[in-house]
Amino acid sequence: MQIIHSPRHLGHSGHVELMNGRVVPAFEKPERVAMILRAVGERQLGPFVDPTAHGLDPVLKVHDEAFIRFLSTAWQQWTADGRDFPALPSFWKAPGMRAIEPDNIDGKLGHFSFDAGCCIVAGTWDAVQAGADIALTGVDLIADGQPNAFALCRPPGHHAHAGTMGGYCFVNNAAVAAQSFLDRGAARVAVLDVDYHHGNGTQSIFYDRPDVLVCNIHADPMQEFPYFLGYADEAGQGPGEGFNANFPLPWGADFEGWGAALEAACVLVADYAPDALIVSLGVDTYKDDPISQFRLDSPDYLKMGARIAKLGLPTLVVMEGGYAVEAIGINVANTLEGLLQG
Ligand SMILES: NCCCNCCCCCC(O)(O)C(F)(F)F
Ligand SMILES: [Zn+2]
Repeated sequence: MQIIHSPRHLGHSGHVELMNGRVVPAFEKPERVAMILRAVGERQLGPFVDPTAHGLDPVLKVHDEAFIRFLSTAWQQWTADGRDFPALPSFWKAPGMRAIEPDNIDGKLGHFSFDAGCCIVAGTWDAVQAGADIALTGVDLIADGQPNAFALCRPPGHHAHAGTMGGYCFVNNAAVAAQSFLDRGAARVAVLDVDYHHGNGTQSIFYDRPDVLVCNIHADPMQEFPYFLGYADEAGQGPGEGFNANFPLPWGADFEGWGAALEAACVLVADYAPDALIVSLGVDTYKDDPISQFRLDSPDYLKMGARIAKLGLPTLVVMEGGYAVEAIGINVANTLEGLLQG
């Protein structure tokens, strides 16, 4: 399995987040990638591949131009008036206020975000562009005949909407990849999001479209971030009706419950018969994840990979979350190994 990654993710370092009302060092830390590289290298799961540059056109197929312009200039605007510390949004619009992009950078940060979990530093935009190129390089490899590939993206992407960042996400790598598969001739693409948190961005981007089936297995948003999307009754709208499926699970879910949801999601994917499958892989479902409440254990990821392999589809795995740094490598490697041996 080709493993695509780039050291440019390191530019997104030294960032913070607002957690429990306090500004703390971000849980989405650079060491996550080093641990994954070490584990997949030790298992010899595949050659490491550098991403090829794809420019912004494929990103602009999914994201709003004003949003991408904002992401590419936010740090310059933030530091223009002397602020040399990480940028965080602080002000958001309530329903009934106007969805206008202000001139003021604090106003822009709020206009283009839905939480204070998307911190921007000097190297963030470069890391985000590399992440999109990593996912797009994975599409190229599979479109050119590889059965699978692993896009080791950082920062993650599945919370990013067409015009909104949040939950550590800026550009939606999985959504950009799905659109690229379609542009390369696929008629249908399925996204299976197994991250602990609902992929609200991916759902919203394809919500009214039948050409991308989006399935999410995640913590019940009544209890857990992102709170305001990810409920079981969200089935798609208009032409997209029936092409979105959410499997929310309660805190404390272990592989017995989680695996049953995976089985149901895999049946939907098989019935949809896509030309390609994208797995938004977060391993924050792990029992010792510091910010999550599921109870999966490391051997469960082997079973997860094996079940996905049984679909027999060209599969692009796109890295999302997972914050138990000491175990993230084992759990990602187990998922990939299960996929390869399935
Ligand atoms: N008490 C709730 C705190 C929630 N804090 C933000 C959680 C962000 C999760 C990000 C992720 O893991 O879904 C991604 F894959 F995008 F990285
Ligand atoms: Zn997550």
